[in-house]
Amino acid sequence: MTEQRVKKVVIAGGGTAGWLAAAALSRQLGQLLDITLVESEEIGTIGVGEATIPTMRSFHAILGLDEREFMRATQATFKLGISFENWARDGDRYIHSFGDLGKSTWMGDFHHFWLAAKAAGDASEIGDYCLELQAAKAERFALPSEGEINYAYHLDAGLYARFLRARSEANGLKRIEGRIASVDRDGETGFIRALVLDSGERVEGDLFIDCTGFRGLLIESTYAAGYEDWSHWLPTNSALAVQSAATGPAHPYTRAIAHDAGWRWRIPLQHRVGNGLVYASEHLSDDEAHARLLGTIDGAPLTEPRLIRFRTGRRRQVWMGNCVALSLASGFVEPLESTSIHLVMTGVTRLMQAFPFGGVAPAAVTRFNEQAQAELERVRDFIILHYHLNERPEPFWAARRDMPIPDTLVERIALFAEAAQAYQGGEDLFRVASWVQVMLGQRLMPRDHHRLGTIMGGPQLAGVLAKMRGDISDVVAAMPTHQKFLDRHLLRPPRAA
Ligand SMILES: Cc1cc2nc3c(=O)[nH]c(=O)nc-3n(C[C@H](O)[C@H](O)[C@H](O)COP(=O)(O)OP(=O)(O)OC[C@H]3O[C@@H](n4cnc5c(N)ncnc54)[C@H](O)[C@@H]3O)c2cc1C
Repeated sequence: MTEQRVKKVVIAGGGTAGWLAAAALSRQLGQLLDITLVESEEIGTIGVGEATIPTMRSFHAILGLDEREFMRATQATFKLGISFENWARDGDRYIHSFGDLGKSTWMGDFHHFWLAAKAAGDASEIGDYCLELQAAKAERFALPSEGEINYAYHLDAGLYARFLRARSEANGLKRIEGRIASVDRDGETGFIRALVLDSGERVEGDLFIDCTGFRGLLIESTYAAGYEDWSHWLPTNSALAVQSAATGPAHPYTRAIAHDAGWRWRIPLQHRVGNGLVYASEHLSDDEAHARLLGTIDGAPLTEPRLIRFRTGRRRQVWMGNCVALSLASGFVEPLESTSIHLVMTGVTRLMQAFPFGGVAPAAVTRFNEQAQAELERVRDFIILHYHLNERPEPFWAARRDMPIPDTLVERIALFAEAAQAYQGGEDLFRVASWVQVMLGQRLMPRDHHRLGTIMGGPQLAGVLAKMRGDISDVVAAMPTHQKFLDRHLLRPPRAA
């Protein structure tokens, strides 16, 4: 065994990415590493990023977090999926839930049974066979004592960073407040030796994790990794975010509502609502966006709307030399499916699994970069799907419908359109049920399907489907409302209805 050459880890940046990396590394590898985080309160964080996906629960298990403690500290609510409104057409609504659809078999997924029944005149919807979707629709939630419900959270990003910071510091992590002014690199290897702060202080390390946000202070300004631009597929480049007072019970889902030049989000927390308008500046001015955002929020605004510019794409390499970039520093795909925090978690997990104790090995770096690229490209395709399959009349949407899309997505859409085939590939985050819910929700009705449903025979199939629907509605009917459950779960006095 070679000596441990990488011992000092320096995390640059203390947004959600920096503190998640800090919390995970300090808990899992804190005994072997000496970890420091540098952040600048003066620069601040992006302050958005409040909707998540269920993988957060497994990551929290790695961090050893107690759910109630986490939810209380971050004003979190439960999330069962995303309600997509006005996407394929104005007036449409579908929920992309985190649940499975019906019961699948080795030969084919459940939706083939549903399509067979539909062809024979059944009027049920695919969502009738999904517990999470039905619970979301009914504004209900519970953690069943038997069986499972797949869920995520909405959380306050600022409080979450604070919560993770306390954990990391308790695990022995050292935090330094200060602005990174320059980066000192080894003339021979190009490796980073130290971050030099405004104060002149040098923060030396063996491995540096770039969590400095869009600016990518280490990976781009220092290593010039390069950026692959995806804005020809995803041309939204601006977001205005504002927090508003809660006006009623919290929904157990995020809302994503399309408008003529993008979409807007609504994320319900316990103490407030997060709102944002995402748009393509070529199709909507900042002033119009500002007026539109404020015109569509329900409660009184609690903050001034904040403008965030972004460019969709990926850093060509996320690990270069002794620098690994995470989150916004590594690339960005708009938050339509709440994937960014998840990608921080998978990046940190991969880093912990392949941690270069004996020194940075080129093969490990190549693999890390390939995995990060494949993962982000699959997420990108899923997001493009929502935009591409639309029947809206506005120029922004017509252009999305007519644009050439990545070959990988062309194949997916063709498979589903021709024979209702959907799949989850190796690097895919999204499961078959996700692809099916969104493709159907965006009005892509397959021309054909597998005949396994037909083998069963019409009356038997109808009976099985009716039983599934009945079982799900019975479970949902027995659930409390999301707000009631939340209040009880967090042991707070119930809110007035
Ligand atoms: C509009 C929008 C909506 C989003 N919504 C979601 C969502 O719903 N769900 C989701 O999962 N993700 C979402 N994201 C992504 C999410 O916000 C980010 O993944 C997450 O906040 C992590 O950001 P970060 O830590 O990489 O960067 P930041 O929050 O920008 O943090 C950067 C850190 O680096 C520090 N820093 C920078 N330069 C220096 C310097 N010179 N010296 C010292 N420190 C420095 C800053 O002080 C800060 O601490 C959204 C993103 C955008 C743009």
